[in-house]
Amino acid sequence: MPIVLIGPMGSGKSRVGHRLAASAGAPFIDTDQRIVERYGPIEEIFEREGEEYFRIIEREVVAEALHEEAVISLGGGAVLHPDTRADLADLQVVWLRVSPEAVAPRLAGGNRPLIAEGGIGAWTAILEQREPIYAELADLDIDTSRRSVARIVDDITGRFGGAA
Ligand SMILES: Nc1ncnc2c1ncn2[C@@H]1O[C@H](COP(=O)(O)OP(=O)(O)OP(=O)(O)O)[C@@H](O)[C@H]1O
Ligand SMILES: O=C(O)C1=C[C@@H](O)[C@@H](O)[C@H](O)C1
Ligand SMILES: [Mg+2]
Repeated sequence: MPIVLIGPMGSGKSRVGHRLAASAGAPFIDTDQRIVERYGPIEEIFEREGEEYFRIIEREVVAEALHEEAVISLGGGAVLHPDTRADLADLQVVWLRVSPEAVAPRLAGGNRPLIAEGGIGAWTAILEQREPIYAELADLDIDTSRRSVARIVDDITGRFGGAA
């Protein structure tokens, strides 16, 4: 069964997912990366077509990915789609948490359209809206603020046995 990583921007979904997949000998899918491969840079999609269109193509990519036996890192807002929430109910879902203080330096230099202007204030406001959704979906939650990627990978394999 797939292991799916959810959580806010900068929580480590891409980096942890990559390492977890390597250690489990499983394929790794980053849905943001798939969107970029198929449709171009995310900030350009937001700019050209808007967030609503982005959520439609994101759902298509996520629905396809969730059928694969893999470690899957979702975009931070993928859980906003009700069909994705329904799909996740049957899968192994890990919520990577992070404090605003710990995430601030991790966000430096990124191209994240939803926080391009509002910075850490916007990040915090978005998290407040989404936290109940992450909490409802998660089978395991890990605070990554002061935890190494290797330990986080161990936490996840300890809970799910490592195989995707
Ligand atoms: N546990 C950790 N400790 C310290 N730094 C970390 C940790 N996990 C990730 N990072 C760093 O934080 C930054 C963001 O990580 P990453 O891209 O994996 O986050 P993400 O959740 O995929 O974000 P996004 O939703 O924007 O794709 C990267 O520079 C990464 O190296
Ligand atoms: O939190 C979000 O809504 C987003 C997070 C990123 O992973 C990307 O999917 C995109 O920048 C939107
Ligand atoms: Mg990512």
